[in-house]
Amino acid sequence: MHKILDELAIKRVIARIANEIIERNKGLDDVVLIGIVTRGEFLAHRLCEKLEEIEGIRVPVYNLNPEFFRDDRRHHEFMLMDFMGNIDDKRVVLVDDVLYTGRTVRAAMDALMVKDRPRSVQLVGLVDRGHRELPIRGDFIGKNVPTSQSEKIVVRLKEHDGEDGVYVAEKGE
Ligand SMILES: O=P(O)(O)OC[C@H]1O[C@H](OP(=O)(O)OP(=O)(O)O)[C@H](O)[C@@H]1O
Ligand SMILES: O=c1cc[nH]c(=O)[nH]1
Repeated sequence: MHKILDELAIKRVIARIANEIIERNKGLDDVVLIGIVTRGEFLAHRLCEKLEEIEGIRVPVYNLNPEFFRDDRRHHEFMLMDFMGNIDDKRVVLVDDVLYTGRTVRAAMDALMVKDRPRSVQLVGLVDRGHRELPIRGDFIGKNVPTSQSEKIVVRLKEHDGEDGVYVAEKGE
């Protein structure tokens, strides 16, 4: 397993992406962050803190578990949409740690559309490892990491794993 992003690198990525979100949306009007569980949730909260530090505005952050909407995991008969607010006409920024086949993001978008009608949906990925099976691309990417199918990306975040680090490992590791 080798490290490709350390704590400082992750911090810089969050700062850069926060700035990119502000630039793309010309501020933070109607911006809502939605973190895909598990680690996307923590990244969304970190982005929220950074956005507030830069703009002095605290945007809403919600969590989404799109398991139920995954076409390949229909046996998971549950859905956890921890939505406190309405996202009708909002600029939704979806946040995930790893972008891979795109199936999780597709499921997340389905979940959003079932609930409300956002004005736009933008996508943040801490790592894009390629191998997309659907026409989905990230708008804000921390690091593009070409991988082979025999590898996996391991993301560790302090809030969940006790340390900050992103690693490339062999699937069996
Ligand atoms: O593009 P995809 O092929 O859908 O893969 C990417 C997703 O896979 C991982 O989640 P996982 O299902 O392992 O859940 P976890 O984040 O709770 O560990 C990762 O956190 C992304 O959400
Ligand atoms: O390599 C991968 C693929 C999906 N999700 C991960 O966390 N790592």
